[in-house]
Amino acid sequence: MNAFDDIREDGFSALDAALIEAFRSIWPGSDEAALHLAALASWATARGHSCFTPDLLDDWSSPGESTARERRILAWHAQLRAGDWPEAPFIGPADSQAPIVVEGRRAWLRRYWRYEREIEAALRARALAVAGLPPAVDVAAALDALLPSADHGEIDWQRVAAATALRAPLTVICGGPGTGKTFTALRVLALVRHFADAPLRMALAAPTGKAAQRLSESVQLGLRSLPLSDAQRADLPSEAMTLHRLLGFHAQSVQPMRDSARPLDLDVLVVDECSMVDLPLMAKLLRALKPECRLVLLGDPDQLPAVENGAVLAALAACNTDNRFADETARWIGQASGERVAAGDDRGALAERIVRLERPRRFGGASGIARLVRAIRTGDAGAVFDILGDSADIVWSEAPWRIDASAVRRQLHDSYRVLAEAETPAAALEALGRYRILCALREGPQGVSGLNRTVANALHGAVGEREFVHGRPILVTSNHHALGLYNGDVGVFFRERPESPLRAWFARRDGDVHALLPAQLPAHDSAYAMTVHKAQGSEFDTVELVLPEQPHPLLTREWLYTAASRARSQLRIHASREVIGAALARRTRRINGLDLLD
Ligand SMILES: Nc1ncnc2c1ncn2[C@@H]1O[C@H](COP(=O)(O)OP(=O)(O)OP(=O)(O)O)[C@@H](O)[C@H]1O
Repeated sequence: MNAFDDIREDGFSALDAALIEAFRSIWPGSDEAALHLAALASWATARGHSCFTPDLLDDWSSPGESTARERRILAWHAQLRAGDWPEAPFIGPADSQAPIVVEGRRAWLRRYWRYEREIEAALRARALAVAGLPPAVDVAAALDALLPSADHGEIDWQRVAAATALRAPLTVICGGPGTGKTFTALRVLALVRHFADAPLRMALAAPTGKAAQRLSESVQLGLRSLPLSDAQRADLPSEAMTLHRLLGFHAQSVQPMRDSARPLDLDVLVVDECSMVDLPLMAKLLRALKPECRLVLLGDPDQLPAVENGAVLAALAACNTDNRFADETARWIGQASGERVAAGDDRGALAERIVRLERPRRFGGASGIARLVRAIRTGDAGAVFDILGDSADIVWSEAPWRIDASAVRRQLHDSYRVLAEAETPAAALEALGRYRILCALREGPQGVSGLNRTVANALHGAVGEREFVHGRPILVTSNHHALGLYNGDVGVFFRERPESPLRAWFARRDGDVHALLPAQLPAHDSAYAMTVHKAQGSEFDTVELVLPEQPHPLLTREWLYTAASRARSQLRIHASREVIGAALARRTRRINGLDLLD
């Protein structure tokens, strides 16, 4: 066995092992406990954390303690838990050149330490910068026109958010599904334009193609309801793009064209679905903005964080969870919006930039889905089970979901037949938003691969999941910049006429559709069933939520919250009480080293 193998046998990935091998060859004879810590820093980042802390050892699945090496590992872990960091030339404080940075109880790969410091500094500079502030009385008049107070006797946080956005080139608008984040952002754009002397360069962006498409649709609908003239409306953006396109990432490059040397020529940028923006992308986005460009971040911090690394939105939202402000800010908000917000809480400049929207606007107050999503967010199991058992828009079945049951086959047929029976490819693409099976895992009987295979067979006979069949929905699983297709884009195979070739159709951001021959397609899977991670940023009229039959570490409160909030009109959930209870009790943990409070 060589040294590489022993690290792999300790439970590390090939990537962790490669890092350790590099350290061993640069610093021969290094302390094994120190190499183990370096491997842990790499292991933590692969799990979405930005750094390692000894608390994460609770998640370590120990290979055992039967061999001398395993017992040594357990002894190293005890040492780490006691705060005793091993020493080596590759471990050092921030101001050293060491590739592993240790500070307090945290250890980072230096790259992530750098991203975090860069993000902190950029966000803080934005929070502290003063934007040319119009008189409060003028803001009040403009707000009354754009966002008239509903006067429900409660604070209208949309008005607070819109007024707050005028104060500095950073605003974070957080809120659950349908709480009016996009609606508010559009008013922010109109408000900023109102106080500018000339048209502004404004852009809308989101981390995935699907989220950008939804943002475009929502903004286009919202623009119509804005009390503005056609000329004023024309000054506002109506098309969103992916952050990758905005920043100018090329096919294989991790560095975008836009950076601090070649910043984006923008006065205002709204970024939606920020919970899905990972640490490197957030750092690159902030780098590419001029200091004076107003950045408005929208998102739901209770959703699953980015698959990759970091949870910047959640860290920001944690700076102000209760919508309280420092005295001076609260006074200004009162003058500019008429809303009397709680004062006396000076938690630093960044906390002042964050507003949480509380009222669901999309669903009526009676919507079971909206109440369920709120109960999941607070982890209130009693309320969750009450709502699951007694809501017109939710069907809860404790029995496992079996595709071979004839009722399920019939219902699948009804739900997916519309794709094949649509009159045009555009209509088929539109129908994709009506129904989707969502699940947690890739493998296993309730996993996405198996479900896709059995649904394809149930619908199309034994043609196999990979066959090109008319009406089959597909999910792109890799980025293809030249074709404008991105990981997560969903399309459908469609033959316009019996004699036409079968092509894969996708919706373009401009509302048009485009078609590719099957041979042109980048890597893709069926999309009858998708994981909740892949469905983030999308919504469906009906969601068939299929959970595994046993509790699983991936099933967390945040997962369940994200899953349930994908449903617009009906949620059908197939899971035992035990599996739901276990998911509510488990949290998605993301350790970060962001220090955002003053
Ligand atoms: N103040 C308001 N008055 C009337 N309608 C509103 C208001 N705020 C939001 N809405 C409506 O509520 C719906 C949801 O709003 P919006 O899409 O802005 O929410 P969101 O938080 O961005 O949603 P998502 O979580 O899906 O991104 C939209 O139809 C919007 O027009």
